[in-house]
Order: sequence, then C-alpha cells, then structure tokens
Amino acid sequence: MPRTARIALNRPLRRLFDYRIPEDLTLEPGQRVRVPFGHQTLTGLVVDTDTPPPDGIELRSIERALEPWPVLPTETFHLLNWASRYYQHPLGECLFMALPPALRRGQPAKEKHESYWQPAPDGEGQALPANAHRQQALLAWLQEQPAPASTTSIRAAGFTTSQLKSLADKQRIRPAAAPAFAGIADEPELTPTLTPAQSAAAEQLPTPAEGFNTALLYGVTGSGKTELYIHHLKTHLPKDRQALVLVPEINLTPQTVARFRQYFGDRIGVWHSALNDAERLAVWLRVRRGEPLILVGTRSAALLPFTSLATVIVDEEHDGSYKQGDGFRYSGRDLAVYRARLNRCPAILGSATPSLESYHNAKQGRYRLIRLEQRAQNTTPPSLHLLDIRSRPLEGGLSRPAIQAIRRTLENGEQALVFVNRRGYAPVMMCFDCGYVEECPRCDTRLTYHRQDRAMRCHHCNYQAAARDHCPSCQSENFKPVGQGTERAEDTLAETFPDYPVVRVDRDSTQRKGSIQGILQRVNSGHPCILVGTQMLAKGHDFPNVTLVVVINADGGLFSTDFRAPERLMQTLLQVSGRAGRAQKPGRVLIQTCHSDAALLQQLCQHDYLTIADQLLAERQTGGFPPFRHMAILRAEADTMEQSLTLLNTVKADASFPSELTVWGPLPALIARKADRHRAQLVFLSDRRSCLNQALSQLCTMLELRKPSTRLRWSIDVDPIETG
Ligand SMILES: Nc1ncnc2c1ncn2[C@@H]1O[C@H](COP(=O)(O)OP(=O)(O)OP(=O)(O)O)[C@@H](O)[C@H]1O
Ligand SMILES: [Zn+2]
Repeated sequence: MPRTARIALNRPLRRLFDYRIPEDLTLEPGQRVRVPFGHQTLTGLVVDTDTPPPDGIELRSIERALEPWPVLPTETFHLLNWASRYYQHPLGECLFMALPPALRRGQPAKEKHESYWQPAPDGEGQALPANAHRQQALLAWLQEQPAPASTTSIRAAGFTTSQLKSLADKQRIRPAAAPAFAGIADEPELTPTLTPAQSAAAEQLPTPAEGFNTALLYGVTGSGKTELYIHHLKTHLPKDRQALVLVPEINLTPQTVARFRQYFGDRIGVWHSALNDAERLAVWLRVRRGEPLILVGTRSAALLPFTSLATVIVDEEHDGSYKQGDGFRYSGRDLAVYRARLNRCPAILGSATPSLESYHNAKQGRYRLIRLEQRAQNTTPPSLHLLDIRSRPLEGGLSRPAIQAIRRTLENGEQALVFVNRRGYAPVMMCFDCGYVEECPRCDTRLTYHRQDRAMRCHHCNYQAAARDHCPSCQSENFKPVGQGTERAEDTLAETFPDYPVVRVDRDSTQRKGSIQGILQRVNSGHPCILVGTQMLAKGHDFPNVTLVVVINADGGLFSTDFRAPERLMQTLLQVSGRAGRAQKPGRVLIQTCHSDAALLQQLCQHDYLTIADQLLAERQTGGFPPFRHMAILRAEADTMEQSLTLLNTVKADASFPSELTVWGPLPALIARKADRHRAQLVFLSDRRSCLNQALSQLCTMLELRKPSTRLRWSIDVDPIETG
C-alpha cells in the first residue's frame, strides 16, 4: 500500500498537504522535503507519516528528503504544534519560523566556511592610528579571548568586518585554525562570588535535578540578577547540556553578554535580529547538533532546536518585547516556560518588576517566588520623590528644583539621567493663532517634529514630510512645537549646562550599528554628564556613576483606557529609577507630575513593587481582566471602517459562542486608522482557556470559509499585550 505523508508548507494556510512517500524513502516528523506544488517545487516539513491515503485521489509524490534527519527535533516539533493551536496560527508558518532563513529557502543544513582570528605576537605589524578606537577595542577583545575567535563571534561582540579587515591589513591579527570544539574545554574556572542576599536566593533556585519547576525571581534593580544566573549555571548546569537565557534586547545591553562570556567563554552562543543569514545558520546548527551551549538570545531564541536543554532563564520577564507583535504572535517567555516543561527542566523568570501574570502564578503557588531585595553594591535603594509641576515655570519641560538637582549632581562629579517618553523634538506642532495641529495624512495621529533633520514624522506609519515654519491653514508664523521630546530636552540641557556633555539615547541616536556601544563607553568612563533618553535607557543598564534620575513627565500612563497602562507605568518608572545609585553612592529620583496626588504615584514612593502589584492585581480581579480571565482579540483591517466592522459583526452574529464567553465589540481600535487602513476589533474573555480556544478555532474556520478579500485582513492575538 502506498504510504502518505502530511506536509506543512511555509504559507499562511490553515491546512496541510498530503503527498505520496516514494518507496525507497523513510521519513519522520520534522524532516525537510522537496515537494511539487502547482508548477513550483517547494520546501516542506513532514508533520505526519502515517496519514491514511485519501480515497480516489491520485496524490503527487514527494521528490526527495533534503537530509536524512529531522531538522526540527521532537521536542521543538511538539512545542511548535502546541503553539500553533494555542496561538491559532497556521502550523506551516509556525514550523518555518523555527528554521533559519537559509533552511527555509531549502539550502543545505551545513555551515559555510568560517574564518578564525588571533592577535599577532606583540611587536608585530603596524601601529594603529590614535583615533581607531574600535580597532583598538577589537584587538583588546581578541587578546582577552581564550581561543581564536570566529568572524561570527567577532561580529556578535559588536565589531564589524571592516574593522577586522583593517587589523588584518596592518598585520595586527592573523588567521588561525578553527579551535576544535571540545565541548567546553575553554570554559574559564571563574565563578562569581555572591553577596549573602544573593547566596540566600541562589539556594532557592530550582536546579535541573529537580525536573520541571518554574521560579519567579523578584530581584530589585541592581540586585545582581545576572551574577546569580551565572552562578546558578556554573554550579548546576551539567557540562554536556544546553541552557537558554532569554534577554529582551542584546544590542542595548552588550555588557550582559560580555559578563556571560567572561564566565563561560565560547560556551556562550548569541542569537538576535542583527545576525546575518550565515551567522544565524551557524548558531542554529550548533544548537541542533546538541553542543552544550548557553544560548543568550532574544525572543525567537525560544524556537531554537535544542536537544538537551537543562535550564531556561528569562531575564526581565515583564518586558513587552517578548511578545511578537505580528504574524505568529507568540510570547517568547511563555514558550520558554513550556519548553522547560517538555524538557522536565527548571525555568527561572527574573525581574525587578514582574509581570502581573507571573506574579499571579507565584501567588497561586504555580511558581516559586524568590525574593532578592537588596542591591549588590549599595544597600540603600534609590529614594523617589514626586515633584508637582502644576503652575511651576518650566524650562524646556524641566522645573527649577530638577535643574538644581542636576547641577548639584554634576558639580559632585556624578552623572544625571533624564527620562523623556518620546523621541523627536516635540510630539505636536500647533498654530497658536488658529489652533491648527499637524496630523498624519495616513493615520489618526499627530506628527512628531524632529528638529535635527527638520522633518515631521509619523511614529506609526513612518510617513515623513518637511517641517514648515508657518501654519499651512492660516499662514501665521505663530506655528510652534508643543510638548517634550528627547531632542528638545537635549537642547535645553545643553543650553543650561554648557560645560557638560549631554548624551542622547533613543532610537534615532542609536540607529547606526555600534553607536550604542560608543555611547555606553562614554557613560561608563564615569565623567560627569547628562544622559537623556527614552525607555531604551530604562532597560537593564548598569551605569555606576548615575546618582540622579529625573522623569520629565510621569502622567502619560495615568489616564489611559488600556487596562495594562498602570502596570506598564509602574514598571517603566521603577526600571528607570533603578538606574540611579547602583554603585556605592546613593541614588535619588525626581518624578515630575501634574498629579502628585494620584494614588498610583503616591504608592510608588511608599511601597515596594510587590505591594503595588497586589493592589493592581486586585483591580484586575474586580474588572475581570487577565490574569484572572484569559483574553484574545480578533482584529480586522480594511480600506473602510464599515468593511472592518461588517466582517466582525457578521462573524459575531453567525458564531455560536458559549454563554461563559464574554465578547466585547466590535469597536474601532484606539488608533482607528493606521497607514490608511481602518482597524476594528472584537475582544474575547473567558475563565477557561479551553473555552476561549474552542471559540477561536470556530472563528478561524468561519473566517477561512468566508475568504475575505486580500484588502480585508483579519488576525488573532491570544494573550494580547496591546489591547487598544
Ligand atoms: N556578588 C557581587 N559582587 C560584586 N558586585 C556585584 C555582585 N553582584 C552584582 N554585582 C554588581 O552589581 C551591579 C548590578 O548588577 P546587575 O546589573 O546584574 O543587576 P540586575 O539585578 O540585573 O539589575 P537590573 O534589574 O536593574 O538590571 C553590577 O555592576 C554588578 O557587576
Ligand atoms: Zn502615520
């Protein structure tokens, strides 16, 4: 009897395709094959090999297997099957997401040749120009490496191939043979020495010997969670097993990877969006081969083909970047925990500001709560103060007391950090004669003024136009920026403190590759300076000489309709506050607000995060929101709002939802028009995950059958973090 295989293709189709297996071929799930599809030949992934052959249909035959082994090992394959059902996303796309781009395209699962480099002996080669800082840094880095470094790892450490080439041209480095990968032979013997508080936490962390166990490590800012992770892995990770360490953003915090490398050498693999295709393939293959790597990576590292995972760590587990915002909308954190369960190994979720979801799990006893409430180097936490700015004169958004505090900090030889929640010069351009406000022609939003290149930009659709100096409506010249952006704060600070450098950190100032490293180096030199920037500055940085943090305006999140806004506001304020006073000197935080009586801000100054989180959880429970109920959103977007709403209204009317399912809407999204697409949504809430999931699959089937036009799109977001 002819054998049949079920194949997944990398297509947004909620179905699989049956093919005949040639006589001489043995296949197993997770293998790559080439199959005919229409007039093309495509790469497919085997999902099932004992599918009953359909009656009366002549199936086409699989052409060949691309390799005799499954590129997706069993456990990764299970993970993706589960995720496809949980997130209601087509299996084909989920499976292909877990392959590096080269393998998706059908290229062979082999590495391209890698070159390795080592420093030339002292005294050889030409001197480096005094201004070639990056070349010097690269040379120093190579000298620190225990073995020759590959081009891939050199690039992963933040250097460029042209810096490498310059050093080679000057004969300061020379090619080397690839170091034999003897497991972890090169791993340095170092283990960090823990503080007493860290040791107490370390003893409670679940070890691989305990099997599956999830811990929530609540470690205040500056408590040294990274040291704790390193110590834990050094002590408990078997030498022949793999570990996954998820981090929100590698490029922003190169020090974290550097610290891991210091203790694990070449056992560290890195995975993030800045790797090129060849680098991705190389790391992916090392993981698939089962090399005992400690893989430090961003969200999609949760999909890597680990074969002997023994520990999972998710740092800054509350971070929004773990949730994929389009397509396969998975949470890297949640998949990482699911993997730990499949592998019967521990998962450690760490944060100074845990997500309410994880904290709720800890309170329910599903996660082990471990508290680390002392800073590693400075036992006094930063002190927080509210500065009411109602009817106070402001200079470029800064109040007099804030300016005085910055001055004192600089005069003491310390650094100040000014947090502004928007990039650009000002979020609004307004005519003070006729009231005209410049809006995005494609979105329901205002355009941000960027003074550096005199442009008006939409931060939602990237629309861009030249800035004008008079009102396009009444021609008045009284056309002015309103509100604060990072560029404006930078200007004001540079004018007020002409003797000190002002360093701006936001998406615009860090676009060039390697620029963040340069900025961090400047700050870490410790000289007095003012750092001004967005959320980027709040994430995991360790600036020892920052003793003052000023938050220009804390009010953005106070009155939002998004039920997650208070949680997010608390997290941002505490994370940015946590950058102050991390070394020996105490830290101070000034939070400017027009609502110093707001309960949330008051609590922030008086209580620890978990006390506030208890309060926020109580509010979520009263409102019937996650984590007390499960949530999903069905979104539609079309050329008109009517089309979007009609689609959602019809499916809502046609579906037979159980009474325990709460359905809200359809309603236009908070920003109803984005890039000329009109967006509406239906929100679902249920006490039971299975009830929600069944309703969603029913919806998917209906929507598939309805085949809305390509101009009318829909998508499902399970456990959404953006609910507007
Ligand atoms: N045991 C230790 N001995 C000496 N210094 C330590 C120790 N543990 C941590 N540190 C130092 O304390 C500082 C804070 O550590 P780290 O950045 O890991 O904190 P964190 O918990 O990740 O903070 P955040 O959540 O704010 O990012 C770092 O400079 C680190 O080198
Ligand atoms: Zn726009």
